[in-house]
Amino acid sequence: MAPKVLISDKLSPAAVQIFKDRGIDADFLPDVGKNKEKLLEIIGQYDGLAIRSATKVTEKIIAAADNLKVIGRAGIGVDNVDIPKATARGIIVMNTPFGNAITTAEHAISMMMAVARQIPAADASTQSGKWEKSRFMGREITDKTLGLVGCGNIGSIVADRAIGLKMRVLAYDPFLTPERAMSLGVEKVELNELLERADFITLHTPLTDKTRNIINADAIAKMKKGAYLINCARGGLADEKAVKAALDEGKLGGAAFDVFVEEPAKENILFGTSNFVSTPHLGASTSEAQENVALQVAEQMCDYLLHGAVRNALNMPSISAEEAPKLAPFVRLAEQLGSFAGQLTETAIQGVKLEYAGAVSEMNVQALTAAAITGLLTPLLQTVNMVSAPILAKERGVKVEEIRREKQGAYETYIRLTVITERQERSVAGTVFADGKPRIIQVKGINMEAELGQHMLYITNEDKPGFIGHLGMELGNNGVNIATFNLGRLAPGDDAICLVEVDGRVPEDVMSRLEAVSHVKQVKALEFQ
Ligand SMILES: NC(=O)C1=CN([C@@H]2O[C@H](COP(=O)(O)OP(=O)(O)OC[C@H]3O[C@@H](n4cnc5c(N)ncnc54)[C@H](O)[C@@H]3O)[C@@H](O)[C@H]2O)C=CC1
Ligand SMILES: O=C(O)CCC(=O)C(=O)O
Repeated sequence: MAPKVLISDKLSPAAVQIFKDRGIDADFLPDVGKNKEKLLEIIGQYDGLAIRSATKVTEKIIAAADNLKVIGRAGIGVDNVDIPKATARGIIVMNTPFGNAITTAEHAISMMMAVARQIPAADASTQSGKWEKSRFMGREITDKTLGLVGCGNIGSIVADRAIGLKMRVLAYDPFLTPERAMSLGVEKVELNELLERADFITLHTPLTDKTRNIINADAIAKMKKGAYLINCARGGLADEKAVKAALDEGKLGGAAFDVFVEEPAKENILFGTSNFVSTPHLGASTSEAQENVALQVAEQMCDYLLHGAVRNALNMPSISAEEAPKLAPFVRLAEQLGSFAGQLTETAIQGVKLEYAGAVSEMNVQALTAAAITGLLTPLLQTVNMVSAPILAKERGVKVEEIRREKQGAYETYIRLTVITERQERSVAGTVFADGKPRIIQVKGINMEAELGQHMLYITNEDKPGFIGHLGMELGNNGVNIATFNLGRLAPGDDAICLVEVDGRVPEDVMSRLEAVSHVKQVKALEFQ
């Protein structure tokens, strides 16, 4: 059945066409995002949810989203999505980090110009029949200093445009390298220096615990008298009350906000303040940007739902469309190794070591590790997938170690997974053959070559004559058909392992009889999907 996607915000219709062209059923219900009850009622039907900012993907919505695999944000900010809850349910959250960056940077520059020349107030006055030439004295921006708080995608485009307008640009961004600052032509400074030197300050960070109220009364006190503040990033970066007070007393020459603490901002303490300019979160609202983000999000969601390719996810390593088919058999192998070890582990797991040898070490091992942990935790937890597995392992204190090495031994490439518990370390290794099927090649240091079927018996035994005959007879006498039979041993007469694929689940009473077969040390039934 084709995957189903709900578009619950006003996305460009181009997105609907892409879903349709790629064989995905897309319901375009742009008002549902604002209707929490309706969204809650229908979300369970969908594999994908495409949104802008109106839809709030809360814990409650996620709990009701029984089939949801991906949330695609046509835009940058994902503060309307509960990412930890989505991750815990194995739902990928992706955005389109570049599609609306130019448009938003242009909006910030427009807002700077608008506030510097009081254009909105001058426009209202002129159109009301007044001709107040002396009331609207503006400021020139040439040779003025612009301070960027945040110099990522949007901040750096703003810097480029501002330099083109002959401004000097300072940037405060702890993650900006000196080399990048130099190549952008901006001067990297600390926040206090930026506040003291800038004539115009523009905010371009996400809203985090560190950036909330980054522009508060203390910060404003450090600014030049008559400085201007622009916020086209997120409401809450500036303390609205402090900005209002600073505008009223003339400490700030003007402020221009596209974003507010409460949105939609039908009322706000700043409204009506002299030289305050506002727009209703229009930063990304150009036809070009909306077309870009809608196309990008639809393509990304289709790639994931149809081929498992992951781009621009915030809670999962990327897997390109080209590598997805090559990676797929190794994802399967990693998951099988994890599942094998997970089903044999009966005490708390302290750590997992993953060794990637040969060609597989050049692949996207982060994704393979996520698959291995998925397999490992599946026998222990109800729902776990490649998105939620790493976080679930971390929450449970399972230390994950990845080692990449050159080819060693007989196999061109292999993955070895070692589970560390309080009592022991158990390792299992596997490879992918030319037929694309995973094989187990070593268990606890014992070599073998076994394909894993749906129903398997894992038997440890003494390598003694008669064992195979007795085991086969016991299975046959109890109506259990053997599909494949694989043996391995450390040395003649030493410890041995037997992996048997059987055509169905082995009943409990038969398991007890198998345990009683001579030379059998342990029998365990393993299930694989
Ligand atoms: N008004 C609108 O319609 C739109 C608003 N936005 C918002 O614009 C903001 C920036 O977006 P992008 O540039 O794409 O993000 P980005 O992730 O590319 O850049 C953010 C920058 O902020 C920096 N940063 C993080 N913490 C910081 C801190 N404590 N102090 C200073 N810098 C810090 C980061 O190092 C990074 O360079 C986001 O909040 C985004 O949601 C984005 C698009 C449209
Ligand atoms: O979709 C929108 O209009 C808002 C864009 C935005 O804020 C973002 O991309 O972070």
